This record gives sequence, C-alpha cells and structure tokens, in this order.
Amino acid sequence: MTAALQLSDLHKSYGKAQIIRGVDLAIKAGERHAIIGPNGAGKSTLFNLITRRMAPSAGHVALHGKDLNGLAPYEVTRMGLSRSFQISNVFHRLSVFENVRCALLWSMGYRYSFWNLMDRAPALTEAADAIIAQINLTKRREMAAGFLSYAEQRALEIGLTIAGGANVILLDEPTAGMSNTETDYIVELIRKVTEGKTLIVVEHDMRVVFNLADRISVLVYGQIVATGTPEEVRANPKVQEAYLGTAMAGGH
Ligand SMILES: Nc1ncnc2c1ncn2[C@@H]1O[C@H](COP(=O)(O)OP(=O)(O)OP(=O)(O)O)[C@@H](O)[C@H]1O
Repeated sequence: MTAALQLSDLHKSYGKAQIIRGVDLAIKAGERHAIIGPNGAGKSTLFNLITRRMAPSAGHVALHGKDLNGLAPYEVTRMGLSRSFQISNVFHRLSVFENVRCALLWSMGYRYSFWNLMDRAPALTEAADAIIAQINLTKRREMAAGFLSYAEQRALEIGLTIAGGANVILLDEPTAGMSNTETDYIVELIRKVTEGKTLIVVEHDMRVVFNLADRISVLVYGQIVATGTPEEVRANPKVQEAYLGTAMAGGH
C-alpha cells in the first residue's frame, strides 16, 4: 500500500550546517506517528520540509505517492495535509465560530474579503458548528478566542488544523505548556478528531507520545536512529543513549 507520507533520503543544510541528514521514513495511512528527539535534533525543520515551507537540499517527500518537490505550501495543503504550529495561529479578537469559519474559508480558497458573503452560507455555518462540537467548544462559540483558557485555545488550534478536512495532520507540540489534566484532555481530543486520519506529532512529553502513538521515530542530529512501536522504541539502546535514560524512564 502507498504510504500516506514517504520521506526518501531527505537532506536539509543551512550553509555548511547539515540539519537533516538523510531521513527515510514511511508513514502508513491511518497511523499515529510521533517524532521525538532532543532539542535541536531537526524536528521542526522536518515538519517544514514535509509542508514545503522549506525546500529540501536533497531528497523527496511524497504525499499519497505524489512527489511534493516544486510545490508551494498551499498546494500541499490542498492535497490534504494540514499542520498546526508551536505558536498559535488563532485570531484572538475573533470568536471561536469566526476563527473556525475563517479556517474553512481558507481551505476552500476564499479570501477574507468574502467574509460577509459567506454569512449567507448555511452549509459553512453548519460545517463550522460541527467542528466546534468536535473540539468541545460549543458553549464558547461566541466568545473571543483571546478569552478562552490556554487548553481551550489549543483545542481551537487543533480545530483550525482539521477544518479543511485534511487526512494527514501534523501537530507541533500540541501539549506544550499544559498541566497534566489539560494534557490528558488534549490527548483525548486529538485521538477523537484524528480518528481514521494520519497523524504526525512532534512532542516532548513522553507520556503523551507513548499514549498516543502507534509508532515512534527518534530523530537525533538530523537522522532517525529508531522507528518502531512504543515498546520497541523504549527498549532500543540507541534511544536510551540519546535520552540518557531520563525522559524514557517517565514514558508510561
Ligand atoms: N533558518 C535556519 N538557519 C540556520 N540554522 C537553523 C535554521 N533553522 C533551524 N536551524 C538549526 O537547525 C537545528 C534544528 O532545529 P529545529 O528547530 O528543527 O530542531 P527541533 O528538533 O525542532 O528543536 P526543538 O525541540 O528545540 O524545537 C538547530 O540547531 C537550529 O539552530
């Protein structure tokens, strides 16, 4: 079966600094895949290469078998790949509903100037409300996003990421800065909204990684040193070495 996402001998250098050094990875459709690794290992760079925010120095990324080389990021989005950012792209002054509707419009290729026109689009309202219900924010529908709690803002962020109906979702540290309770809440939410989709998540919290992921890849200095199920990765000596045993010890 064609992989949802296939990285082949992927390289990225900045001048003489080689940041991604020959990454090969096949992510299956419907898989939840976590990418972990020490700070500066190249995880965000890898995301930027996958989404075409950056062009690789060498190698290929293929989405559902189609080579992405030469495509613009928006073209990749249109092909069904969507990502969230470490820094939120929620509009704080807009309501929850307006934020979601905005993301839906973007995904359909409209510009913000069509805003009023879209007021008359019941189908759009219905679609926005369905997403708001999925991320458990129906009671906050009219609230300005800036007044939501941190966890709710991250939930909205996830809602915006899935709004376009993408079937490959990339989440960059979705639980960063959260308490344990908030983390558990967001993990459940991610599980729910990515059901049947392919998820690639960069995450530092090992509890989240081992809870959520079907498979894990460990990136160290721009190379994948291990890929496997949580059990396989936990038992891998190279991984234990990369983490000096510390982060893995808490990874239940
Ligand atoms: N535009 C750039 N020019 C030069 N070096 C860069 C650039 N962007 C990133 N780097 C370097 O590439 C390396 C990998 O960075 P990247 O942000 O991808 O790592 P990361 O694994 O996501 O780290 P973290 O876990 O801290 O977010 C770092 O050493 C960083 O300094």
